[in-house]
Amino acid sequence: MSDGAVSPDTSTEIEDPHEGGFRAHTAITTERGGPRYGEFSEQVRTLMDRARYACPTPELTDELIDQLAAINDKLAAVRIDEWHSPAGTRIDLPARGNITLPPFEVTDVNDDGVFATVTFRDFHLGGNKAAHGGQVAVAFDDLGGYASAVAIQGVSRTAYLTVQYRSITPLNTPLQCRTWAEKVDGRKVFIKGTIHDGDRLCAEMDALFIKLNPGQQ
Ligand SMILES: CCCCCCCCCCCCCCCC(=O)SCCNC(=O)CCNC(=O)[C@H](O)C(C)(C)COP(=O)(O)OP(=O)(O)OC[C@H]1O[C@@H](n2cnc3c(N)ncnc32)[C@H](O)[C@@H]1OP(=O)(O)O
Repeated sequence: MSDGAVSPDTSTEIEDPHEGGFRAHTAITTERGGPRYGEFSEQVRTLMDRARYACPTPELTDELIDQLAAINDKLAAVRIDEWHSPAGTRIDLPARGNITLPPFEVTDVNDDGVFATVTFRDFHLGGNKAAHGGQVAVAFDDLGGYASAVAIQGVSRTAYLTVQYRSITPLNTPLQCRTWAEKVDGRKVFIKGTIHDGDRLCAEMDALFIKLNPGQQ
């Protein structure tokens, strides 16, 4: 590790071993990355938003490459395994601190499913101000996986996921997402989902998640 680099937190590695699937049990934290990790995630998202719409001069591109390379070197020095990175385990942050997901906030989990507010950003642009269809599927996959986890109190993987795009999914607009388990049949968890902009249905999901066997990858 380079001088001055912060030691990554691997303190939970012993008590939270990874045994196939995603993890043996849900590793959650509100501390990894420090109290300002959410601001860091937001800066990364803003970087992607700005980059998506920027047309830098060649000189500015040169300058940005140097600055970004310096930042990437700093991040490389504190690389850690997926099970212990803040991204994906910080349950206090939008999308559990995972900057690769469209940011969402889970507002309720009850017998009717998982309710979340999801906001597609500039960097999720598909075209003409609409969210990219693949990004809509990403949101459904993660929040569908969440509903599956709640239904079976365990880990599952997506076997199939289909999306019906009913109307334009707007960017930079808090949207209401609901995912729920329609049926559990052995290891098969049939998940449905909707994304609404107010009263308007943007997209619907129909998915099958399979509960992983112990140790299954
Ligand atoms: C606790 C609360 C806190 C929650 C707070 C944290 C929340 C945290 C949320 C994280 C949410 C992340 C969500 C990301 C989820 C991914 O993105 S996973 C990544 C994408 N998916 C994959 O990579 C999966 C790749 N495929 C595979 O690994 C395997 O095909 C599978 C899906 C595991 C199934 O294989 P398998 O275990 O060998 O199962 P197999 O015996 O073939 O099939 C079992 C049954 O399912 C059926 N089946 C399998 N595949 C299909 C299919 N494609 N179509 C129809 N039927 C099928 C079979 O016919 C069989 O049916 P039955 O004969 O039992 O009736």
